[in-house]
Amino acid sequence: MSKIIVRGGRKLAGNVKINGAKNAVLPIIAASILGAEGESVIHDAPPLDDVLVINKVLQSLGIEVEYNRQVIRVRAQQIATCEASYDLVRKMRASFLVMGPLLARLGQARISLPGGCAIGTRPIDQHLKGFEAMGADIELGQGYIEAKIKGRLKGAKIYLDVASVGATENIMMAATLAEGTTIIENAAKEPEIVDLANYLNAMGAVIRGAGTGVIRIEGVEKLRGVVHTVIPDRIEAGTYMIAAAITGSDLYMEGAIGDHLRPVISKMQEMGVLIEEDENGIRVCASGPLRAVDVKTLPYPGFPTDMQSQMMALLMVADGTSLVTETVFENRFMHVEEFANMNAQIKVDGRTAIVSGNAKLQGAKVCATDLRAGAALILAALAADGETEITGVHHIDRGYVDITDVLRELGADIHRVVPKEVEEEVVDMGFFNIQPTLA
Ligand SMILES: CC(=O)N[C@H]1[C@@H](OP(=O)(O)OP(=O)(O)OC[C@H]2O[C@@H](n3ccc(=O)[nH]c3=O)[C@H](O)[C@@H]2O)O[C@H](CO)[C@@H](O)[C@@H]1O
Ligand SMILES: C=C(OP(=O)(O)O)C(=O)O
Repeated sequence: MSKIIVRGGRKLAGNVKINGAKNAVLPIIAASILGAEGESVIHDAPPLDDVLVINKVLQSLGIEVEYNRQVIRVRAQQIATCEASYDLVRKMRASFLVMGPLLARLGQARISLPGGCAIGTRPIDQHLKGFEAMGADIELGQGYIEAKIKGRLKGAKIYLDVASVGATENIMMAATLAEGTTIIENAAKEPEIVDLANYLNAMGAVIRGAGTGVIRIEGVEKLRGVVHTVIPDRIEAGTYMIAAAITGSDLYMEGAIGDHLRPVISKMQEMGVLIEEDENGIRVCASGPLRAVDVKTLPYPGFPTDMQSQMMALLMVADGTSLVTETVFENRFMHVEEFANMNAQIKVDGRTAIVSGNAKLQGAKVCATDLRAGAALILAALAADGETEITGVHHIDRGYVDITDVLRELGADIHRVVPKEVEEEVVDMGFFNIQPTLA
């Protein structure tokens, strides 16, 4: 079992080069299925476990995928099957995003129910409601969802009950090849939706309004592969911004886009952190005491749920009591128990965590229960006295490129321990984003 070991108390300094966004590249890779002609060349594809998994999903469909030096090439002229297997889809929720493109291209898709981080029940009813409105017949059985359409998908007006990121993406992709116009109301507005729409429009789709609550898609006959560069990862950038603040350090997040991080930046500024933005990135400089603030997660442009646990880590060391309210997922406080092992004082009351500040954090043995919870434990460990040992590292590998190496180069006392047998397995699977220290 791999572990990350952190000895807290070090200051950090330097530049962090922000990778392409995981949550943008995954739907874009799924969308590349729509390219019946030519080749898609996707630049700045971060070397993450999730990216490897979705590439394998496409390969299992008979699509040609090459991945080399953060560039993915997809040739989807031929698709051998419309079925995405349980073994791959269970590993990652975003693999369900192949449903819309397969349905549009082949008129049929059979996808296993998706897995992913256990941060809530995460239904897919809004995805299915969209496909049904466009004329698909949906059947559920034996852990699979099967969607079929006679002829072509039909444009429809679809109101989403929740502004779901995944449902907006899946429906938008399906609608690109539908007959007529599709309108998605109460659509999600995340920057990753805009990046996906830009990629699809470059392929020949006609999408207007991405980034607003109403997206209009005029269906076209055919899409072709194109070259696209993925937007920078706002959650990776936000996580390193908190690393700077929690250690009282000065870091520059190269490539980060301030407009994508507005709620995180403004909350950190309210806490007393100095933040400067320029056209190439964001500098975070923290030295004095931090003030407590209240945070409520919301769909974009609200405070991102994917930054909630990292922000909580910072609030644990601020002056005063903060309230953190999670409105997006119903089970995204699993890190609270792990923080408590590090001497944090947090009480959960329904969807709100009451965080008492000025915690004297102590190193402890803790477990990453999901991706962002794992990142938050690393952040807390950077500020803690003594040694923290973090297990459940595979969650962290889903979303952060070489996080231990990056932090060590910035000055942190952090390393990763990989047992010999795991290292061999990792190399076998081609998971190359791990620089192990052998136990
Ligand atoms: C790969 C990816 O991009 N993942 C992100 C995406 O996940 P994902 O696309 O899964 O998140 P959604 O926006 O769909 O989920 C938001 C809320 O809507 C609910 N819901 C969703 C779909 C549905 O059919 N029915 C339904 O009720 C969910 O249970 C959740 O409570 O957006 C989340 C919210 O910003 C982020 O935390 C994830 O990092
Ligand atoms: C929850 C996340 O990812 P996923 O939707 O892939 O589980 C995340 O990126 O924080």
